[in-house]
Amino acid sequence: MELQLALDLVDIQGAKEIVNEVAAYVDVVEIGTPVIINEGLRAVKELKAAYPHVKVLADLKIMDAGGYEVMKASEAGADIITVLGVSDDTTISGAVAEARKQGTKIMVDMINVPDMAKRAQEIDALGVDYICVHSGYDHQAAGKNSLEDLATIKRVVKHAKTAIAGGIKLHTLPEVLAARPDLVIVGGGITGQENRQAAAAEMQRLVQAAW
Ligand SMILES: O=C(CO)[C@H](O)[C@H](O)COP(=O)(O)O
Repeated sequence: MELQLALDLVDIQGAKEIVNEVAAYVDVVEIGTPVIINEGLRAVKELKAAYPHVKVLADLKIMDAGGYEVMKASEAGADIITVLGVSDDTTISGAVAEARKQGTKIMVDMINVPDMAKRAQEIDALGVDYICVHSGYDHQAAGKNSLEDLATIKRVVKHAKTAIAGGIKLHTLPEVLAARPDLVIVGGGITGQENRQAAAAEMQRLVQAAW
């Protein structure tokens, strides 16, 4: 099981400062969608240049032109790129084909997918690397989490790794780990803490003990 740090509400400099503090405790650093909207793929490029040994995920949430956008993110230095599960199969297949060419990986974000079991099976058959259940900020504000969706995809997904994101904090991590995802994604649960290093270290300890 691995731990991914999501950096959403920062600029490039802020992202670097947080990575400096917690890089030793996480397996993947995500450049979040708001950062990419504000700063472009330059954020991925600069992070990768500053930390060449860190695995970087570009949270593009691709919805169309999968091949082209994966090519651009891969060229910027991303190791993993996200595509939306609600997008067309051709978009996902195009993303997977380009990622194979580039030596990068595809994570499908299942945010707002209506039939989780059916779509997860279809997406698994398209050869993606990760399938991620996700309660986005708007879902979190409505009190939702993705534990039930994680159980659903764990039941039907045969090839891809499973991941979970959305509002995970230190006190909710144990019940997430009990559902045994391959990857746990945490943003505010680390970046919003007074002592980010301590939060990341404790999360890493729990994640490593769980698998
Ligand atoms: O993709 C995202 C929002 O769309 C976030 O990166 C993801 O939800 C993780 O952050 P947090 O733990 O703060 O919810």
